[in-house]
Amino acid sequence: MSGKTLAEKLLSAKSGTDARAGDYVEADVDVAMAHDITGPLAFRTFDEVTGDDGELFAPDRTVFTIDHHAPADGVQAANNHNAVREFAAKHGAHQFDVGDGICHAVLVEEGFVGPGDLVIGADSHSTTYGGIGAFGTGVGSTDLGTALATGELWFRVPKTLRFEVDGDLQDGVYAKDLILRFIGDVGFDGCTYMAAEYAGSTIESLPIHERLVLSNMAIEMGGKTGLVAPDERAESYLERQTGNEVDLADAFVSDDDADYEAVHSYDAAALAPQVSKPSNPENAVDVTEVAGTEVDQLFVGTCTNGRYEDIKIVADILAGETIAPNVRMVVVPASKSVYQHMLGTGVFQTLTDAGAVIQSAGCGPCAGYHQGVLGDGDVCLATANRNFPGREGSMESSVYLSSPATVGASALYGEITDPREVETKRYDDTVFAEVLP
Ligand SMILES: CC(C)[C@H](C(=O)O)[C@@H](O)C(=O)O
Ligand code: SF4
Repeated sequence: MSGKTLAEKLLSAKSGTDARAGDYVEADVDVAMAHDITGPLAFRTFDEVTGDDGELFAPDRTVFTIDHHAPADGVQAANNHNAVREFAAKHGAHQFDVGDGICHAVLVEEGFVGPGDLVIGADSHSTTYGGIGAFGTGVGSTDLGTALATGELWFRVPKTLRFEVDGDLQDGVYAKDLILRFIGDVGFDGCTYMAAEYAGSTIESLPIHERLVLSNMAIEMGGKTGLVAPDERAESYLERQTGNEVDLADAFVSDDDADYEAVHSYDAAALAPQVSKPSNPENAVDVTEVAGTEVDQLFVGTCTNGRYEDIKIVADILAGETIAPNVRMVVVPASKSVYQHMLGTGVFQTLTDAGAVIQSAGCGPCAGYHQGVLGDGDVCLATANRNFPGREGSMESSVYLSSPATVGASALYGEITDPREVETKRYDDTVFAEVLP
């Protein structure tokens, strides 16, 4: 019998079985998450399942965030926020409030998720946690509501698509460009109900914040999860975030003879910066193909690329410059600690001097709710993960997706610009840790 993929190993460990692709297993959940949109529905299911005296399977490993419509942009949102606060307080769960940040940023930064964990979130980008070696996956509110009570969930063990990348990325090329290319190559449904496994020397050399980008967008090709084998980087990242010693089980490496659905190989050095054209992330092209396209808005943020390192890359490009007169730039830090780091390191000042508007931490205009919604005919270049019709506002608007570096370079000229034309930097994980108070 062949060896196991990372996904098979993770689900074997969580189900106590010899899990193979196609098997159905009942697995133990380590961490469960819901936010201000999906939480209230999940709470209803939980109450139905458990009755009035229901208890969470593990209050200390249950996290609720208020991030999508935060601060409240209407009465309904405000009422949802109150429902989250009340349920969390009643059941003793962790709760993050307005301005604390996006669920996927908070769970990683606060050290809630770690290698080998099974993490379910009532949000499609819960695949993000694969960047740190956890089996992270999105579930519906009803499934989440039930799992909140039982701590268990049924899974069909996914097959695996492997993406192998070797060599050095060019200056100005980042994990975002890799994942846009992967999605472009396999298509928006090319990884449906499969695990994406990212491997090779290029991936191994990526800091955690870059790995999280790959995992975050696995869902944009249909992926059930998106995994990077946890290593010393994941270990030291977690030790920094939690203050606890972390000892990684080497069981979370895929076997050489594991059975993959397909293996896609890439030469990192050959990859140009990528841009996904409207209105699907799979429309990825080399930036040179769309360079010169005029934009109205630039958006830096989201659970994909709203981390400190992402925003700093943009600030480095804009330092001492001003954004082009025809554009507006909206920056939304992924978490409160990113926001505070931006204040503490001068990134905030640099960006506002350049003409950017900086909002409180959260999802911002990513899903078209508030804080920078697009109007008819508006064209936006965003560091986000989705560009479906109407995603950031009007059905008549359009969204292009790229890395923070491409957004930063484009801000200078008011049109999509190849980041290789400007000086770009690259950061490792410690840049965030170093400036901690
Ligand atoms: C609101 C929520 C259910 C949704 C998701 O699950 O993805 C949102 O986060 C998004 O990105 O569109
Ligand atoms: S930042 Fe965007 S993609 Fe991420 S959770 Fe929020 S709305 Fe969804």
